Amino acid sequence: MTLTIYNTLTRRQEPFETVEPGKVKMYYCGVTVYDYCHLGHARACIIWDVVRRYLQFLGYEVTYIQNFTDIDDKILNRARQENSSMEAVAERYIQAYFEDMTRLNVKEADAYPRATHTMNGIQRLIFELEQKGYAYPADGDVYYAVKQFPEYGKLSGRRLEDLQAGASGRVDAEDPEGRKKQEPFDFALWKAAKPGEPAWESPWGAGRPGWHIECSAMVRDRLGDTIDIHAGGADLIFPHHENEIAQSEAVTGKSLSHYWMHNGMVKVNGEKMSKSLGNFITIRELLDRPTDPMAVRLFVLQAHYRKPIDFTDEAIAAATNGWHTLREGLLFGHQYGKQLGWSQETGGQGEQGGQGSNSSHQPLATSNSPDSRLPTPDSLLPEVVQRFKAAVNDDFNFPNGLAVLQPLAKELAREGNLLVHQGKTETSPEELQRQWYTLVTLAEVLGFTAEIEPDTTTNDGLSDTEIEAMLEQRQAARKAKNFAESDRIRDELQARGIAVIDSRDGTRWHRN
Ligand SMILES: Nc1ncnc2c1ncn2[C@@H]1O[C@H](COP(=O)(O)OP(=O)(O)OP(=O)(O)O)[C@@H](O)[C@H]1O
Ligand SMILES: [Zn+2]
Repeated sequence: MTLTIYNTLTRRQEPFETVEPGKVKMYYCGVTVYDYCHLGHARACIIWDVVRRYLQFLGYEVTYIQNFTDIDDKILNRARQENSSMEAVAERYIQAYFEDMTRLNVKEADAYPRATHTMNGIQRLIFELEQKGYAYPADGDVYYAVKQFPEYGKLSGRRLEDLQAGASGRVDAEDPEGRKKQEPFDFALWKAAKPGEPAWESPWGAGRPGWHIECSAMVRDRLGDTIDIHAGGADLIFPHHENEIAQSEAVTGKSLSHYWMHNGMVKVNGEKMSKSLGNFITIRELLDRPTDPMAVRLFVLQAHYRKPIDFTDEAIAAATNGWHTLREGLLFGHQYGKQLGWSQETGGQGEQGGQGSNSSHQPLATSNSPDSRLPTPDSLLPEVVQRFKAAVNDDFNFPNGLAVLQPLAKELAREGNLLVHQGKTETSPEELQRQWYTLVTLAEVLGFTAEIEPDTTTNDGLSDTEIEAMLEQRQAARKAKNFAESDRIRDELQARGIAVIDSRDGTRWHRN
């Protein structure tokens, strides 16, 4: 049962083999910091967070680097609008990024290099490219000569002839860069300073780097010539990642990354959620509605990471319901552990326990590792762990991994309900303890954490099981044509923050 990964480069799912045994070097192309992050960025960050967590769970020592692009026209425009500086804008949105990601329980990367802090590495790469004949200066700019790199197009599957045909129509006299380029598909490594814009001294004159070279330099500085996993959104395959390969591999003569992984887009009515289209919702807007951050995580992880997903209010409501079930399971031990007589003596692995979880990195947010006040059993349920791994090892199939955890959570919630109403459970306390501990440990691999305090977004005070029971009573009343009673139940649910929706497919509900 080994991990296999779909590799964009080879267009195949391949067994995962690392350059160095037991170690993974991973780089994720992070955000351009000119505004608050939106749900699309959240999806990317959550997916790569969980990929990293899962690799750690398997026992790998993972070095995870995520960059901030802090030089960019969009940041400059924002600075101009606000009469501020590029540094101030970038700093503000980097801060906001950390706030948002903490709320979503995204673990901190091992380092967050920034373009502005990597100027030496960037210039060194451009210099080497020029020396080797892959780059040419033109009027204070420096361009990459795409034709010099015969493998150009290997990641995206695009052919130079097609690019030429596509690009030639767009290069005209109005495009100043176009006139400096030898070929229309050549791209800028360095751009000459424009009046009033931030600039750095360089052998080609004052200027600033192009976007693609930043990442090549940051990967090399932080992780070396060849890494294991290079990740990013599918929108970056071309030209960004194609260009990174062309730059890095031309200089080193080695493969830049063995595996290229890409997440699918969050879409709205079939179009990519993006700032430029204006069809976005920021993470903070969504969370302040309020939406439980863990429901956002569930919304993301319920879909396969490579597939596009549509953002709709309904989808978030469904994920919120799913999260409430999972949450009930995760809280089981905290709610009933004492009553079930889980003794302190059974403790085995301590607070941070968790089979295979050898991470030395602390999450940004508080972890939901089993509460240190509660005892932990000696082991997880091997059969459940086995099924979870078998699911996720198949190209990080998180939806299938979740499908292993959800029934376990449901079952614990049911047992909790029995305990409350009948004073006893069907399953033995020892077995329940192992089930709960297994659930909590595996849920944490997916980054789910349940607060022990009642969740502020659920002020109705009703558990899922109670809501379902009321809906059953309502159904019975309707069957008996006692509509006064069925309406009364619906109104009561409504008053307690639960929306009830009747449709031809049955009755659904969600918390408002
Ligand atoms: N709608 C989306 N769905 C999933 N991932 C996305 C989405 N938008 C951006 N990403 C990913 O988030 C990361 C940071 O992207 P970046 O800051 O370059 O945003 P962008 O694509 O320019 O978005 P925008 O145009 O909205 O600013 C990249 O890996 C990118 O692929
Ligand atoms: Zn990049």
